[in-house]
Amino acid sequence: MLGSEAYMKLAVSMAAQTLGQTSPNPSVGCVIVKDGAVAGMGAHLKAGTEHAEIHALAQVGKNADGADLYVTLEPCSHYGKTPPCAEAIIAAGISRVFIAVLDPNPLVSGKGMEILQKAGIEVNVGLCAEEAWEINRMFFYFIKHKKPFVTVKTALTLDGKSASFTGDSKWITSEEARMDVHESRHLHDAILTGINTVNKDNPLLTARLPRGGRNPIRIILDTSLSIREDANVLTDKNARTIVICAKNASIDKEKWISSQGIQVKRFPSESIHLEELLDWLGELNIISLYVEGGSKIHTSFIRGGLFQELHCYLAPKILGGNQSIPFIGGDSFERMEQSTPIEFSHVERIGPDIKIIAKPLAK
Ligand SMILES: Nc1c(/N=C/[C@H](O)[C@H](O)[C@H](O)COP(=O)(O)O)[nH]c(=O)[nH]c1=O
Ligand SMILES: Nc1c(N[C@@H]2O[C@H](COP(=O)(O)O)[C@@H](O)[C@H]2O)[nH]c(=O)[nH]c1=O
Ligand SMILES: [Zn+2]
Repeated sequence: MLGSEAYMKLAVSMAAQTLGQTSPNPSVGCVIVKDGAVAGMGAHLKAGTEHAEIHALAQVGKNADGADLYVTLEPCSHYGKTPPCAEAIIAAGISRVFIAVLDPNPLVSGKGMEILQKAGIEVNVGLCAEEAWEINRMFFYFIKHKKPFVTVKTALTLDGKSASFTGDSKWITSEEARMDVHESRHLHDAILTGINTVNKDNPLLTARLPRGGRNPIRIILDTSLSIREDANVLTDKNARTIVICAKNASIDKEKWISSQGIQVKRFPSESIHLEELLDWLGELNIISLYVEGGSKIHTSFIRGGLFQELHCYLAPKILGGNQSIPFIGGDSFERMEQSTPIEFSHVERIGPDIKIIAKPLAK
């Protein structure tokens, strides 16, 4: 007999595996247990399709009476694209429901639990809450702030350089570490880079995983529309691409880019204000943004405190050189206390490299 925790861990593993493909919905896993045996299990697979609970209940059918249901997110109680899961759980005769985390979506938050309790169902909240929260942390952030969860990603030599003074950066990190980056690209709705990186590296910014992968929307910051007309991101049609420019960018260049089927978003200010950009991306229902730099972009996001996670890949190389490109540029501070405080939340080896995940700390 697997204990309750083990059943929730099974549900969590299904949510973890479907992360990315359910966006802009959260990823959810559900397991139904009857007489000590798993009688149904399911995950939400794609926004607009059946929720995890509905898939699991469909497998149990008439046999759900008196069964226990484990779900990683509070069952929904609203009529979205699918009928409310809370009602379906009651109708099926489930007797106990274990919920990992409540849904912060104002449409649902606490209501699903209340409906279940009112129907006499015993509800337990908090089993595997940490893991369940971590899985949908980007969705929860978006629901609360209505703008994308920002992950800044950088690849550096041990002494913090992201390129040589000529701009050469191929390669700093290993094949395995770069594959991990593609996994992150798959998990984010959009990827952002600056015109310097586009003109220097001509990147594809696609998620090229052995199993395929979801190509994020490409957001190119190009204040004056100096992008080359033959840039991969304009010509390869591999992903939706949006070029962001500012007030004084050439109208003709904007017209030409638009004629290539690429969206151009012009901000009325002299420069692109990142807070406004993030709000605008939130209006497009983009729940997560992967910021791949380069140095100027990284400086704006980090110094602006506009990030929720930092992924730093450190390579066993030392470049040195005062003219080499650092991770962060910008003004030089007099005192160490003016530095940006972060906390290391995860460190792991990836091949010869080290991956550090850090989160911002309030100053
Ligand atoms: N130079 C390195 C990186 N360089 C990251 C730059 O954004 C570079 O333009 C893109 O990785 C190229 O994108 P694409 O592969 O064409 O989609 N990133 C890394 O993780 N390690 C490195 O060594
Ligand atoms: N994916 C998921 C839930 N997602 C919740 O429902 C909202 C989406 O509703 P809809 O547009 O109808 O798909 C989403 O914002 C989130 O609050 N709820 C659940 O009970 N189980 C699921 O598997
Ligand atoms: Zn639901």
